Amino acid sequence: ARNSRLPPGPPALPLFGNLLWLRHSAADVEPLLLKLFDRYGPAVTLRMGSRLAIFVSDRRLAHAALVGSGAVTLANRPQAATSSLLGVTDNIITRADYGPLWRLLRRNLVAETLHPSRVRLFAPARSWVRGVLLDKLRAGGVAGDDGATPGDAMEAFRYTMFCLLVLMCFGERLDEPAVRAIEEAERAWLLYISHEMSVFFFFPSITKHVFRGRLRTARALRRRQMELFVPLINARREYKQQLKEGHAAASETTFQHSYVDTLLDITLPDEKHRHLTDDEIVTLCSEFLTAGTDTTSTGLQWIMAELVKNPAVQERLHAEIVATCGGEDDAGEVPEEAVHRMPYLKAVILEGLRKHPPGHFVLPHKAAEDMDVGGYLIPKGATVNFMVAEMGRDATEWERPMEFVPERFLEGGDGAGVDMTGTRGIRMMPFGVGRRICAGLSIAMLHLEYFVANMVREFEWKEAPGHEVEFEEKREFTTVMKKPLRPRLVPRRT
Ligand code: HEM
Repeated sequence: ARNSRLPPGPPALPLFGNLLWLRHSAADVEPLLLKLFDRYGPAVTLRMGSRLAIFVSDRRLAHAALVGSGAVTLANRPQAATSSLLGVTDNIITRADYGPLWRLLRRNLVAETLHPSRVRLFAPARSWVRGVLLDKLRAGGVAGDDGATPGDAMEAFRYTMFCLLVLMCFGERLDEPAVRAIEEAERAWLLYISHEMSVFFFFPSITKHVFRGRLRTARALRRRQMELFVPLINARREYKQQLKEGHAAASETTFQHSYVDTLLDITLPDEKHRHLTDDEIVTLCSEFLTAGTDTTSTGLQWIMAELVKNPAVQERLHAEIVATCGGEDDAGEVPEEAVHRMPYLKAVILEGLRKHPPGHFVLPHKAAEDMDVGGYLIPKGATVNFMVAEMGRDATEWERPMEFVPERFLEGGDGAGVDMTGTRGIRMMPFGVGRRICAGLSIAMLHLEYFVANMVREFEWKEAPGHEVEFEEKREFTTVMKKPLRPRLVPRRT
């Protein structure tokens, strides 16, 4: 890295650096970053005191950094304020540095819970959630005609994806109030750490004293999470014990497998070979719920909005569904085995993720050593992030990038054969690429395909008068529709 130079960027103010960092997260400064790329080129450095945050918009540089020879060097994560200030463990997949602990936790999730053989065990759960989802949509959307405001589809997506992930996590089908309680506790905690704690990220030593009140609130939110999760974890401990003794039975509501089960079995690769603490298990459960719910529901929202706006695409998709699953059978469900036989469905999902990646950035990476990326120096300790949305919308790479054209992913199209893992090159990276690529990629794709197919089979999705679809974006934890999708849903089957 000796001859390389730091990516350019605006000058830093001494001590305070670029002040805007104080109040904003990466995605809030997305418009500013886009201007900086115009001015400084494909990699930009922002300074915050002595900290460096580097942003990369070029897909070749991203490939060199995340997949090329330096990939391991950039596979660390910056430390979160929650660990230094609240003592909440960093022993979770998203936050652990690249090393044996991260490998163990990640392999546990991927091989023990998200492996296709395990994923199949949850088919009845998905089928149940499909029913919940369609009921919620029916309650909000079918009206339409009588002038009533149609329901917010995102609400239904969020709640039902939460139901599903809670079930996979704790092995228990909970009722609506219980799921809502967990959902609210998670949201409050997330909101808190993303907004209120951002100030701590920059000045931990001073702020610890100044903002004692904030820390109190954070601790209360954390306690609430523990109160809700620990009994569920204990119930699972008991269930496992009963299984061992041979007198446990799975039921409609208690599933034979759960993510918590796998966590209870783990022994850590440190010298003590200890089990995970409750604190660690709660944080890992929270990560599981967070990683898989907002991301997937945001994906569903954008895809269904595009189907409302592009009726010809929706009709082609519906025709594929009917051709694959036959006409109107009794159950009316698009079974999940069928989604693997629907190339157009897959193309619709890919096009949605290209044009509207739920996260416009990946999670921040941190350089373990000085490294050279395409002539740029990335110094040890710098955080690095990537302009995911820009890459999918790059007009030099995609034909008419702002149009929704799933056909591009079929044979002969400019996206045919796209490899989302980016191994040979990056065209789009909605799940990130390289060592830290989303651990849930395949189940996320299954969820998107299965629920989109079922929603299109059940209803014709149309624009409701006065609630036209607009593609303006709003940043929450993910990038959602500024004006939520409120469709008019016309039942396809009588
Ligand atoms: C459409 C849905 C989803 C999208 C768009 C998405 C996207 C992402 C992205 C962009 C990252 C960060 C990659 C990086 O830092 O370079 C990530 C990481 C991760 N995702 Fe997903 N994700 C989705 C669904 C899920 C689901 C369903 C799960 C699990 C149930 C999951 C689990 C994870 C985990 C554990 C990580 C951390 C990986 C690591 O740090 O090693 N995700 N995801």
